Amino acid sequence: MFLRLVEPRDVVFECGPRCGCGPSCLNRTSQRGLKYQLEVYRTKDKGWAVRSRDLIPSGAPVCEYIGILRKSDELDNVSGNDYIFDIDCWQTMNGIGGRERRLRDVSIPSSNHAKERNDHISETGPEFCIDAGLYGNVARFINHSCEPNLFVQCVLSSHHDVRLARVVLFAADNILPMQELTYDYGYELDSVTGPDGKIKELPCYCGTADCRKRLY
Ligand SMILES: C[S@@+](CC[C@H](N)C(=O)[O-])C[C@H]1O[C@@H](n2cnc3c(N)ncnc32)[C@H](O)[C@@H]1O
Repeated sequence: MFLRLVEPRDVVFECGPRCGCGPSCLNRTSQRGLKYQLEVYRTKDKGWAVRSRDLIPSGAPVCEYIGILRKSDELDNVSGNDYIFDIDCWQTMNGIGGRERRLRDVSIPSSNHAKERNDHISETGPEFCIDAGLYGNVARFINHSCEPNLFVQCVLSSHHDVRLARVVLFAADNILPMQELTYDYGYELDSVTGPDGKIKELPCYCGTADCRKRLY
């Protein structure tokens, strides 16, 4: 038994180690590990991809994006790592950088210090990222689609620092067995530059009717 998330929120608060409840508490939806048999397979033009052997019901948590937590500026000049997930919860919550603003039903307690810090994040971009280049789980093989069947949800369970939120992928729809799992990587076009400062482009092969034709 687990709760489902019918639509993306800016942040989801779950119970954590400091709550009095135990591991069976219903408000630990995304902490229960993998529920569905996920399979990594090879595609014609996108490299590896992920699908589920089971039906995944809409709103179910599918997997967490796991890797090494790093400061984003450590990786600024590193190229060729396709497995970096910027923890951009603050940007998403505030509709910054082309992101769609999400439903907000809670406010995150914040001190003046936190406000100053978060204003700074708005200007500089995500401060932390999850690097699944060397260590990760199945989430690192999930591809982008312009019409995805998963959505990215920031989850806080053991602290209230959105810079370090956990990143969990939820089903946006009922997903039939063997359908490729995808989420929107959320790049703003022309936002990615190479070490030479030139704008980098990556064609999108998601194949959906409304494909934007480029990931970035
Ligand atoms: C996080 S990895 C996803 C797994 C990857 N396909 C692999 O083989 O390891 C992200 C990389 O996959 C490729 N990719 C993901 N979605 C794509 C898409 N819609 N069109 C083209 N390439 C895609 C791009 O090379 C991207 O940098």
